[in-house]
Amino acid sequence: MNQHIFTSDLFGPWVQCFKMQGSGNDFVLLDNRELRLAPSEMAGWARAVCRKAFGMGADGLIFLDKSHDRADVDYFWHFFNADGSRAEMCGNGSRCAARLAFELGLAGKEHALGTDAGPIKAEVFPEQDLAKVQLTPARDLQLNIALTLEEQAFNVHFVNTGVPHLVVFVPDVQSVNIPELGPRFRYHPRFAPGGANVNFVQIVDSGNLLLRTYERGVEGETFACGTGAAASALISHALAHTGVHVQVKTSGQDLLGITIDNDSLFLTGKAMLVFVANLNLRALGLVLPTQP
Ligand SMILES: N[C@@H](CCC[C@H](N)C(=O)O)C(=O)O
Repeated sequence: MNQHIFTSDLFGPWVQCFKMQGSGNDFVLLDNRELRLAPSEMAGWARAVCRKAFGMGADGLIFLDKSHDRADVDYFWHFFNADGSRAEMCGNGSRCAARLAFELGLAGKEHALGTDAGPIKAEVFPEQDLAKVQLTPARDLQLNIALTLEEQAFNVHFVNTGVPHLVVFVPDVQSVNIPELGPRFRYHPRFAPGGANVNFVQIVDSGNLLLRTYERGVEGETFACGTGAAASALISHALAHTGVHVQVKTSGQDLLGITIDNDSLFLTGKAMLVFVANLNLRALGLVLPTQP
């Protein structure tokens, strides 16, 4: 039996996990090099572990895995939203993964993480509790899309910064009714079948944005969304509202730094290990995989 997976007569088996947060976007991380779950088993684990009250509660579950001999990355991940949907990428999650990979000795301070969206270059600054990632090149940029929601006209923008994002500029982000508006944009037929994350953005000045994000797969507002912050800064820059360096204040009141350097997009912010814990699989209705 592995040192991080052990059985207790009373409750077990238990699996060690790491609870992290990147600017308030919270994740549970598991080391799948030891656990060896098959990808087909992971969605169920995400739903059980991320469930509030019954599980640990989190926006997503991340499995760190071997690089499987890929020369371009140091390790690979499997990222799942709280509802069990697999996402190609997560900006804040990748910063947390990079920090943990460094702390576990899986990779150096500068390394590359393999995601479904492509390799992500990461740099960890442990003394400042910061991690920086270079996102995949932005694609599918569409500015000024006219959308009608129940006879109300909106001008929205779209870009994929690893995952799909809608950006809606508003005069006062605090007054947006996100529980009502978020799902209506997220499920708009124009973005079917996958839908999109929805970012409501208030421009403060040429270097600062306020952002609230309704996230796909969490199906609610999160305290921060990294790829959403990058999408907002990129579109704001394309519309000449802001420059190439932008500070984005998210609902959790943390700052995410975005730098646009030609086709490269960088995301910097806090990545903190909150606690290390042991998950009781019996309580979660989960079982250990049958090891090959
Ligand atoms: N919070 C993440 C994005 C996670 C994936 C997203 N919910 C989706 O399914 O598209 C971030 O920090 O980028």
